[in-house]
Amino acid sequence: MDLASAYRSRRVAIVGAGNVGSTLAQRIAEKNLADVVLLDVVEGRPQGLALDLLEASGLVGHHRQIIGTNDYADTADSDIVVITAGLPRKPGMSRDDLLQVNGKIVLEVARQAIAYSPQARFVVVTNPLDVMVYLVWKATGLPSQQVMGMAGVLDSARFQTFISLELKVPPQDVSAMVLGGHGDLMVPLPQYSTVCGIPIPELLDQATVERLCDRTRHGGAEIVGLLQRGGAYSAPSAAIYKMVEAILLNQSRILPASAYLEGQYGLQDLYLGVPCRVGWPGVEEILELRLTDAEHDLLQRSGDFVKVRTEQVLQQLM
Ligand SMILES: NC(=O)C1=CN([C@@H]2O[C@H](COP(=O)(O)OP(=O)(O)OC[C@H]3O[C@@H](n4cnc5c(N)ncnc54)[C@H](O)[C@@H]3O)[C@@H](O)[C@H]2O)C=CC1
Ligand SMILES: O=C([O-])CC(=O)C(=O)O
Repeated sequence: MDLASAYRSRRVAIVGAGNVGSTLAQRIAEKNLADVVLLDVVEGRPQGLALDLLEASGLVGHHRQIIGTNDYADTADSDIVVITAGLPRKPGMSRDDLLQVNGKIVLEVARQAIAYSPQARFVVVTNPLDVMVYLVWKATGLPSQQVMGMAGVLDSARFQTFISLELKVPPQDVSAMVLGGHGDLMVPLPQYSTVCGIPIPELLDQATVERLCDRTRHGGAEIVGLLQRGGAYSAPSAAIYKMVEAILLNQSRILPASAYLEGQYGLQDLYLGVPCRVGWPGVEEILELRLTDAEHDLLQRSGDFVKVRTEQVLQQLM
């Protein structure tokens, strides 16, 4: 690495300047984490959002460059590319209903973005998440550790919130863990979810634990149903921020991420939510937790579901 690139500001490209992408841009700039390039197909939208964010910089006290663009050349040499481009679901739809339409979008986005940032780490957000991450990995040709998906951090944050509300304890005292695909078959893990180190099955009866797990599994749909137009973006952008920060600051944090499995948990050749060590290389390590037979079976079911859809879409789109 030459001196100029060693000292240049870190840059995050966010492709898709919608609700999630623009809220993420604001979080990154306001926390002074990195410069941001916001790209969208809609002309004027990323430029307008970037200018608006820039005009707040003196008020909130950051000094980050924020560029809004429709041209991938402006994303050149990004350290991280976050893909939030694509359609959100409508009430009554499942995330998988977006498979075809969003599959085409993320393939196009990944091919264009990698051409300008061949060393980048990719964090995929577009739904249906785990299948979209696989497509981005294929389209970029990057080592699998540099391509990951964000969902587990969000699902775990929802579980954390519901536990904190139920037990009337501050959320920061709660640590929660959710694995599996980002869909109705996700696998909340009560025995690995704790309040100050105490596993929640010690504090709540089984029916209550199951109710909180169920609310977590349908956490995205709950918000889609309430908003009626589009989905959640505040918690999702906070969750993406956490992953982007872990990479840029090389934090080696243990986070649930959609990562490429090569035999871990008995699963092969798919992206699925598992606990990972996340740092500058991307996914540095996948941790294999000891699961009960029931949890193991649920993870297999979730993995099988994602794998079938991944194979379908690969045949259709690649
Ligand atoms: N993984 C997760 O946990 C979460 C995933 N999502 C997903 O993220 C995606 C974005 O959600 P929102 O921001 O709420 O949607 P949105 O509709 O507000 O924004 C999407 C943006 O993508 C842009 N876009 C569409 N095609 C594009 C292309 N080819 N190139 C560049 N930009 C393009 C649109 O113009 C729009 O501005 C959805 O698929 C949603 O389901 C949302 C929340 C959480
Ligand atoms: O539910 C959706 O469509 C958006 C999403 O993935 C979430 O909020 O978990």
